[in-house]
Amino acid sequence: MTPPSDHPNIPRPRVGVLLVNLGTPDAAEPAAVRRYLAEFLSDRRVVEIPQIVWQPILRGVILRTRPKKSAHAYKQVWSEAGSPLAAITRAQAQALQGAFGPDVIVDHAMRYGNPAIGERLAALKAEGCERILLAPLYPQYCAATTATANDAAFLALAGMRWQPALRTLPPYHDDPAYIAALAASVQKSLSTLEQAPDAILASFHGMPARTLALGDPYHCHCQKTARLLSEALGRELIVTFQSRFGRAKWLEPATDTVLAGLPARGVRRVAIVAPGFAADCLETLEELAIRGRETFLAAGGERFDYLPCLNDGEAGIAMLRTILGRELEGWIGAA
Ligand SMILES: C=CC1=C(C)c2cc3[nH]c(cc4nc(cc5[nH]c(cc1n2)c(C)c5CCC(=O)O)C(CCC(=O)O)=C4C)c(C)c3C=C
Ligand SMILES: [Fe+2]
Ligand SMILES: [Fe+2]
Repeated sequence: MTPPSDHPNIPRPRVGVLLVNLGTPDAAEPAAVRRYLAEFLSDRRVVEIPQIVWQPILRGVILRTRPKKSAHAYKQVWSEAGSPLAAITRAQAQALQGAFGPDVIVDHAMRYGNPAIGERLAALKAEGCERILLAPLYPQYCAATTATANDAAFLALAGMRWQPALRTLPPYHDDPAYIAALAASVQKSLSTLEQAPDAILASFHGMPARTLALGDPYHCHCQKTARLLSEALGRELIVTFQSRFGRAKWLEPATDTVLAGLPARGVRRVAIVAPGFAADCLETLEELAIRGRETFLAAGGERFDYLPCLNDGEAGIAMLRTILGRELEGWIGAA
């Protein structure tokens, strides 16, 4: 008997890919930033303090002060296309659509804010995607990023009568295609500099230190990425953790502390790369490229270069095509 999907009148089920990143405010204004932070910082995967203790601090202190400060930071990196994270993730989805061709529908979503994961999963299903690869674009697994993106997707599926089949992208922190793309991108950026840097920092987003003891592999994944990238580049990298939040102890060493201390150790020229970010965003363009530069120069450094993320560049898109294509095995022909 002919399978139903081969019947000329029944359209063939399609395959969807949903790229997911963290999310960003809709505007660089305090009200929009407040909405975004309220959703983000209420996620129990992100702030692991009992809600009865945390919500009064969040509502009573943080959401009264931080939105204004953060909106000012966002304004410095905002472009006509909007937030860099939103614009680049959109461009990545478009470029990947071109790389995959018509066999696959590529879309994108954000864990917080817009476009929401549930909304885009429903849209893919409505377009006939009965099989969807959910791809949280975090190379290093962390419960606060990868797991919460997966949670949101499965929660959306919980409300569907006819669910699509869902695969999730595993972490790719040590994938040879990822390391090769990073190395190529770093080499390319370094080749444009007049002089080689004395030191290169690999700055990853920080996490509370206790998550390491609780069994989150994030710290180990960051260290492995840095070791493999260092081997591929044939030079040493200084691993640091950025974006400290709150009073608890976070993973160390802190990027800003290291940048401030390097000139005294004889490092006059520094380059910094952020291998854990699939796309440039507030944390790289403002915290590293603007404030990190100020910190290093104020401490006596002479030259600071920020090396961009893989973004929608050729190396990054080819890498995503390879690792996502592998996960689609059996769903599309000749992945
Ligand atoms: C408890 C607080 C936070 C944890 C834990 C955390 C983990 C974490 N975040 C990223 C990636 C990104 N974070 C971004 C922004 C951002 N992060 C926090 C706090 C925590 N992050 C805040 C409050 C903000 C918002 C900006 C601010 O007010 O400072 C972003 C950029 C978003 C953008 O709009 O550009 C990314 C990306 C990772 C990978 C991670 C854990 C590994
Ligand atoms: Fe963050
Ligand atoms: Fe930050």
